[in-house]
Amino acid sequence: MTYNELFEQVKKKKSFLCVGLDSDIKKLPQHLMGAEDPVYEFNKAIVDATADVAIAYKPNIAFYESNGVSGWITLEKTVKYIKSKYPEIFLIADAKRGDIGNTSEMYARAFLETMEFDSITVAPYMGEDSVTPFLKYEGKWVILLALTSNKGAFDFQFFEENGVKLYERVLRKSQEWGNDQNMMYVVGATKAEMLSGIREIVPNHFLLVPGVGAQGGSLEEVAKYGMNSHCGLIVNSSRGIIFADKTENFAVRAREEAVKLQQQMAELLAAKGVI
Ligand SMILES: O=c1ccn([C@@H]2O[C@H](COP(=O)(O)O)[C@@H](O)[C@H]2O)c(=O)[nH]1
Repeated sequence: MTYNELFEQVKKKKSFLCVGLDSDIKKLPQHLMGAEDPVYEFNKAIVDATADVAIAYKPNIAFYESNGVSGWITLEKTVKYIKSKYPEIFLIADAKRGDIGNTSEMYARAFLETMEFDSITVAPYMGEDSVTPFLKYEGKWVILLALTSNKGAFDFQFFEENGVKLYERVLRKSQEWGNDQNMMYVVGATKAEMLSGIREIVPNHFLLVPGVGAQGGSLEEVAKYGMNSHCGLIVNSSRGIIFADKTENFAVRAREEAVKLQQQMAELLAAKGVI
């Protein structure tokens, strides 16, 4: 998917919402547990209930691989379902991979070729040769971890040398490997105030912003500091949407939460003159 196709979707749906499919089998509504593949049934219902207000879905791979072989099958079926029924949707494999070059090549093949994800989250710690194999796929995206939403982000990411913080170094150095047409960055919504500084380094890139909803990040703050003229944001909420309700009404409640966010997003896009 191209930058422009993504932006067209933002404008059409007046949304920059990503729904996180962190479909923990232990948290599914009880009535689904008799199904042959409960997580798949859950995902389909969530996707069908939210696809008109979401521009992206982000299955976090941990919630699938934790179920073993059957989890990988569920993941593959979910990807195929979304790709066939909603081809305009941007699909993110939240896998946080990255290894020596030939191993990264296999991760890239797994998620960007064998499974048809549009993008994959990658950890930058091992440097250039661990990231560039993911950039060899035309039309696919690397989403590099820059400033994460968790408390532990303060352990390393703010480490400063010559006035440059480590996450800023990641943003600067990685632009030697990719560009705003094939690379995005993860920036946590819980650190929204850092977004204006980040925009000075990467004015045009899309940013994947997790941390609204269950982690308490503010959508307004994210838009205030991080939105650019092409929106430039994909804001994720997982638990706040998919586990809003654990009864037979779960998909309706998930839709309500997604629509609530989309309506706020439409207002923010309009206020910034993006739409
Ligand atoms: O910095 C990061 C990077 C990734 N994540 C992931 O996003 C979702 C957030 O889920 P919520 O339920 O909306 O909190 C989850 O998959 C994380 O692994 C992140 O939160 N922060």
